[in-house]
Amino acid sequence: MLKSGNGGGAGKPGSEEKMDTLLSTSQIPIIDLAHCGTEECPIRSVVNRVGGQLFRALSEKGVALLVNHGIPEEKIKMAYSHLDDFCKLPDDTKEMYLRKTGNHGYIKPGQERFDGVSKDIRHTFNICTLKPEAPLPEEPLPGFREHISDLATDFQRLSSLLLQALAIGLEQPTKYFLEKHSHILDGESENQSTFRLLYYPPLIEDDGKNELQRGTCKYSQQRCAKDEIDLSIPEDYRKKRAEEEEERREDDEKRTRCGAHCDYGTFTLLVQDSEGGLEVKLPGVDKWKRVGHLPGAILINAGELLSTWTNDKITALLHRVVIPEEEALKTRGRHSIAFFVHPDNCIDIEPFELPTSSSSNSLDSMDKKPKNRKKSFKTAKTKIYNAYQHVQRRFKETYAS
Ligand SMILES: O=C(O)CCC(=O)C(=O)O
Ligand SMILES: [Fe+2]
Repeated sequence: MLKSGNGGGAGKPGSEEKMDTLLSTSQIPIIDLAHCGTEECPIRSVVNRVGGQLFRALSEKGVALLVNHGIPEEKIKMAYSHLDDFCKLPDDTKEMYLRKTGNHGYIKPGQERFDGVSKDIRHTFNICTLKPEAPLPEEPLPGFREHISDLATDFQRLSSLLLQALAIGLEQPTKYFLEKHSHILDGESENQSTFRLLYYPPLIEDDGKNELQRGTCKYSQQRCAKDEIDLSIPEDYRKKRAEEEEERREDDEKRTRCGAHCDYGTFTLLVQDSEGGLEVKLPGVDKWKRVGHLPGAILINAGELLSTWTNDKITALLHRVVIPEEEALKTRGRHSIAFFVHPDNCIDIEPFELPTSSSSNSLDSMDKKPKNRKKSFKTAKTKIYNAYQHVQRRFKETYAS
């Protein structure tokens, strides 16, 4: 595996080991899926319970951690290791799999700007279809297609359960969302859902001579200027070096592992290794908070389309991945996998009427809803987009070059 803490649970401590996180302060809901996540016919009583918990979690926090979901940790680690193998391929081989007109394919570090400003420093492999003709690096990496497709199918099944649970939580017919997401991973002409493998390379490489050098991301500058400035050298030379150093520092500030953004679709499922760095802004809170790492858990966060559908009762979660502050942690890479669940392209995203009583969920917050909801729908959103139009608008903003 490429350099990282451990890709899972044990091993070197991550950057959050000694920090207060949402997890360590019990501020993130944890939902137990009773090992039903990948069942084709999950137990009805589990789906009902999860529905209430999920609605509550997403409306109050925009995020939850799913445990006992049924996707084995070994499969996830194996996917990290397939991505590592891909990243180690020569550049010209990797470039054969570059993302072209759609969203499927490889994206090199520095090509995305989620916050519209900073370049995201990561290798991304987007998989938008599991059809056999989808370009995947099977030839240089035998087993890649089979393993990644199997894992993506597990995530797809888990999403089906969650879509049913969410419909129940929102007092809609059980199949309400499922029917609107019937072409997940059938290709971008039908649906924009994407299974994304991510590797954030080390930011600094320890060259073994006690000198820290910038690593795999090909940044040019190397050393701390303070260590190098020799006072016997001419003033104008020192000035030039100081300016260069300042420039480098500014450049550093423009970099991020992943800039602040909300995901565009219905919801996202995210697994991450123990390196840390994921931060969120909870609804109504203006401060970034670290999430923390719960080994084996899958994070679910609400996306923009779910927010529109529910007239902002469920808020899309603002999140980002920050660069660790400790130098030693910068010498390690970070792995994650995100599954972006989107409705089928042709689905119009119009707010629907939410339950007005606390009948099925007994949620305190639901009692506080405004009575005249229909009226607020009319005023809140004027233009109705379908799922495809919404996502295309957002992609244009993200893939700035
Ligand atoms: O890598 C992560 O933990 C988050 C990635 C993410 O938010 C995204 O790709 O949309
Ligand atoms: Fe995201």
